Amino acid sequence: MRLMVVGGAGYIGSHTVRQLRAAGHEVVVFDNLSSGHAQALPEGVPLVQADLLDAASVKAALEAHRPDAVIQFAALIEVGESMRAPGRYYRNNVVGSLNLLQGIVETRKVPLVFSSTAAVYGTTDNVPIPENAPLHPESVYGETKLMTENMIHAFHVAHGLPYTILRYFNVCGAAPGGDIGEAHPNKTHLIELACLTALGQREKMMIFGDDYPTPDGTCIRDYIHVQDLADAHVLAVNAMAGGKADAATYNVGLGHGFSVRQVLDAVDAVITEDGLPPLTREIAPRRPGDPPRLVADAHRIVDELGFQPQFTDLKEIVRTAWDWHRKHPHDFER
Ligand SMILES: NC(=O)c1ccc[n+]([C@@H]2O[C@H](COP(=O)([O-])OP(=O)(O)OC[C@H]3O[C@@H](n4cnc5c(N)ncnc54)[C@H](O)[C@@H]3O)[C@@H](O)[C@H]2O)c1
Ligand SMILES: O=c1ccn([C@@H]2O[C@H](COP(=O)(O)OP(=O)(O)O[C@H]3O[C@H](CO)[C@H](O)[C@H](O)[C@H]3O)[C@@H](O)[C@H]2O)c(=O)[nH]1
Repeated sequence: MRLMVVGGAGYIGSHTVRQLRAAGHEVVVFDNLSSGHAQALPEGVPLVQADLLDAASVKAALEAHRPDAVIQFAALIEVGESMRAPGRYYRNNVVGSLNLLQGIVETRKVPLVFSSTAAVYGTTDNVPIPENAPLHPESVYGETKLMTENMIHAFHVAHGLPYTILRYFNVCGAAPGGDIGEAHPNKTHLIELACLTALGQREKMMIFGDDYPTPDGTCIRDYIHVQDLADAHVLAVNAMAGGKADAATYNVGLGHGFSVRQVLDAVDAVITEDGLPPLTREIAPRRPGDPPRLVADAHRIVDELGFQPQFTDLKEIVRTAWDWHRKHPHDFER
């Protein structure tokens, strides 16, 4: 198949482009490079450098490249920033996706895979979280994702647009070999920050709260390796190509969680093997908006698409992230 990967120069997009090509698909990337990197793309992958907010460019790219399916990763992704700059988030994430949907139904009406997030669930006691749990996003970021999910569903009902929505839990790790990896302009994610701290770019790791109602008092998250997540997109595309799924929503996680302390222990285990000292840790106040536990009920994607995550060992997951950051301490700059 020929796939248009929107936001394909970003962290998850670039790993997915690679897996799609390995599965024999042809790929064209549409990205404005606002947070993505052309260097993250394999040689020979065409890049349309354009903005989803420019509806004419979106339609022109669809007409020129005639994809058989579209994967939509492009978004602004920071929860905290979304609360300070809601207009930017609603415009980029909702209007951008609307332009894409409109372009698709006006041109080729091909299947769409959309990147959603566990943030659509908000705080819930219903853990592990099934896909039919109530949706109560607590941030503008989560709200933009839920609004886009609802738009996609409306386009399915009105125009027959086939879709698969993937709700990712905590995405982490890097391609084994360490040539591409997480390279967001602002660093907020736990494993990435821990690796940068090990490299001396931060003084210490802050643990945001140790008084949560969890076994060790720190928050529990479901960490899914970016390469497994990329494979989930390949499965989704193949299922839609085979007419198997035309309106499906899946959680993508391992189905079990690790605490902040367990993650930092795994980072310590990896970096001390490389002769570095363990990270200095400091207990800090809770970060506003952090639920104690977010763990996916991941049965649906396993049962329906045959999803089989390969990276289930936390230390192995951290090792891939560490290899990337060690080799690229300033992302793609050096
Ligand atoms: N990283 C995570 O932990 C996580 C978790 C849940 C969901 N997600 C979702 O996955 C998707 C990808 O996340 P990521 O971590 O790879 O982020 P990223 O910032 O690395 O990638 C996003 C890509 O989209 C591009 N982009 C953004 N706005 C655009 C626009 N208006 N027009 C064209 N291109 C645009 C950026 O340049 C970038 O290459 C996002 O939709 C995000 O909300 C990410
Ligand atoms: O320096 C840090 C960074 C994080 N944490 C803790 O580590 C856990 C994971 O935090 P991340 O920032 O790595 O990830 P989040 O769970 O906040 O974010 C994830 O879920 C969000 C929605 O809930 C978004 O989808 C986001 O993109 C995705 O990575 C949280 O308990 C956080 O408080 C720390 O203790 N110290």
